[in-house]
Amino acid sequence: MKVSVPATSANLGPGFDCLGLAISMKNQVIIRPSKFHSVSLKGEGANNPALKDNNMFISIFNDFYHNLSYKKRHFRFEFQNEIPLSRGLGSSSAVIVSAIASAYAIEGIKLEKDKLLNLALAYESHPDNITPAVMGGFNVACVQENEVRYIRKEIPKSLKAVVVVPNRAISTQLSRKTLPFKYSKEDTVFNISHSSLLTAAFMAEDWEMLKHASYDQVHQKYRMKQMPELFDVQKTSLKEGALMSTLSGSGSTLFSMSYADDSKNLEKALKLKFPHFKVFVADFDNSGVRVEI
Ligand SMILES: Nc1ncnc2c1ncn2[C@@H]1O[C@H](COP(=O)(O)OP(=O)(O)OP(=O)(O)O)[C@@H](O)[C@H]1O
Ligand SMILES: N[C@@H](CCO)C(=O)O
Repeated sequence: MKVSVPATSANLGPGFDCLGLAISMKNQVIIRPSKFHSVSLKGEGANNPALKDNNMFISIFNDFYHNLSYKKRHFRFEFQNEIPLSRGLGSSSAVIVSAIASAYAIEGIKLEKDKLLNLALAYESHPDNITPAVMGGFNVACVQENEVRYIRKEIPKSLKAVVVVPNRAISTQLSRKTLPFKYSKEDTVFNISHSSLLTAAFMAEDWEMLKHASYDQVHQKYRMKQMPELFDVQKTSLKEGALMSTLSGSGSTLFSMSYADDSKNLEKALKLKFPHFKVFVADFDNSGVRVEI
């Protein structure tokens, strides 16, 4: 049985904790019944022994598997990870979503995507990464009485993600602690209006509007201060043809969206100016989690 989940970029500037989209880089796990428990890990995190001994995937998988099954079976877990850890590309959401989907799939129990999304909410309280991880595409989401309410939109092939991944990890939990406890009315109105305009721009496919709509006053400036070079990455991206350029999730990745025709030039300019960062072009993912029995 094989499960794969795409990377995600959350917030998209002003949409703190509510906007996100899926990018075509995936974490994949193959699970087979086995005489003994065993884990193999390739790709991102492969050099991190903690991921083998104390793997968040295995612990969430076990929570669900033991509830769903009376059998005591052992499994071999083969992970192939493309999503870098703690870089703002939704690595934790991918783990949560794939672990829950796998526990149901291995027991042959059908799990609707809406139910999977709401189960994942128990492990990540904000829905901006888990919604695109499950559904694919661009998503606007909020939580009401422990349920995610969302609207999704496919992202056309004529657009690409241009991603700059610094070599420094930023933990979401710690990064959230750098944010203010309270915001002024001006900052609140700024973000509500920009986030609304950004959502409308995605829905109307008015890509030229993204540049105006993607500004934020509530989280990026506080977080990017930890790595001031990110301000330069953002400025350079916008100057070199990005339609929008925002801190991805809680960082440290800078996510840009561009027309497919402009993406190679933007990638080249960013590679030239920031040779110490990983820069690449990726497609968007419109499928979300995939389960193959
Ligand atoms: N492939 C993986 N296998 C096991 N655990 C993982 C894996 N990827 C991430 N994790 C767990 O998730 C943590 C990273 O989560 P965190 O929310 O800080 O970052 P992120 O999800 O990459 O970023 P963001 O939420 O901003 O997009 C890691 O420290 C690790 O505990
Ligand atoms: N909305 C979340 C995304 C990271 O998980 C944050 O910015 O902290």
